[in-house]
Amino acid sequence: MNLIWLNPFSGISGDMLLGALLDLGAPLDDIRAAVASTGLTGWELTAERVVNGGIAATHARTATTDTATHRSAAALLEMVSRAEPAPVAAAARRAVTAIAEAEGTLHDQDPATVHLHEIGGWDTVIDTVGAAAALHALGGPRLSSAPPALGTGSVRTRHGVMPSPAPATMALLAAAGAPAVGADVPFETVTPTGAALLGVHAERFGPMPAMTLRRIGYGAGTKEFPGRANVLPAVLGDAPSGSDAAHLPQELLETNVDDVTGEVLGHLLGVLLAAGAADAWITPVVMKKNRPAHTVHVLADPGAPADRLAELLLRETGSLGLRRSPLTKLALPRRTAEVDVRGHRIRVKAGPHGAKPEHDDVAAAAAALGAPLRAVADEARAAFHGSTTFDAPSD
Ligand SMILES: O=C([S-])c1cc(C(=O)S)c[n+]([C@@H]2O[C@H](COP(=O)(O)O)[C@@H](O)[C@H]2O)c1
Ligand code: NI
Repeated sequence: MNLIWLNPFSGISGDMLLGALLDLGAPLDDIRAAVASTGLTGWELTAERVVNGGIAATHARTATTDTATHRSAAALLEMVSRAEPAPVAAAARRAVTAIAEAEGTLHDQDPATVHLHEIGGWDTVIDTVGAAAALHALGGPRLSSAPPALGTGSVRTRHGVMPSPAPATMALLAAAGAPAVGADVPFETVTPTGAALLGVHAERFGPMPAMTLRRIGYGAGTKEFPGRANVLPAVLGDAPSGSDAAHLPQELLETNVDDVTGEVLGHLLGVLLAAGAADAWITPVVMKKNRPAHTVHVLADPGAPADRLAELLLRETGSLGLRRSPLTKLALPRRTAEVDVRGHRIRVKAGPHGAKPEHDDVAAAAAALGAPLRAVADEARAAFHGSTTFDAPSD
């Protein structure tokens, strides 16, 4: 089972995601062991069967003896970095880093030293490490999600009364390029931790990919909303039979332009990718009236994301029209891990046909070590495969 799809129609928080993954079969002991490996003390994580809005679900209850009213992001990072196994620590670190960067922006402070209040509680360690450990225990399935539903109203925080969606939640969703929808619910439905976990673990946002549904789970929220189940549905399943590949619905947007400069086209690619395009590229063509021109191609998740990118494409090129074609993207299963190469962390993405170290990480490590790029890449691959020796780079 290599796919998970979430449907945060009533939002998502750390404990809702934990509850949903427990409900899908992630062993509670594995989650507890990962949290314990951080060295955190004075905490408890239990899984309770509840019925919320008529739906039987698992409520992940976290309790700590934490009395701090605020904590530095650095302290949280240090704690989650100790988690075992390494990929769990890496994912938790990415979630805490995203929270710190959002808070740093919001409070105009250095993310490294920004103080977190409610989010700075040790339960954030349990949420971020626990969610990563649960996904690891489920075999590292590729996770996608429907756009999370954002309630309204306000929340009381140590900053005072904040709007819902909370500023941190909106900052995190924006940073992740995650589409969201509004929910007519006068409550906070998506918490900053929930938004951070979506940003780290969701490879894409959109409708459920083609998959055979094997397990259905529900993670319960703490609150009961009148007339709405406050649960997070999660589906664990297999990519269509015959291959491990997932067949993901996508849209291809294209337009031909013969009056747009290279500067604008170069700028346009960056704008499209920053706006969440799955990919974007430009091909030279000769079009009507034998004019040299360019075709701009954009791969988008269907629906609202594609609409938004279409609008951007027309706005930036001035083109009066574009073509939209439904596609099916065949995506092989992949997983990302982090390895250590002489004290430098390098992400490695692996698929069925090999593993590839992240070039930017390799380049940074090579520069710091004064070592050949290929040698560092080979060391990263060797570390990923657990071997202690690796081929010397061919001249
Ligand atoms: O702790 C901090 S700094 C904090 C900031 C913000 C901002 O939007 S800024 C909001 N909150 C609220 O605290 C609770 C807990 O969030 P979790 O992600 O830890 O579940 C939630 O209501 C946030 O909106 C805290
Ligand atoms: Ni704060």
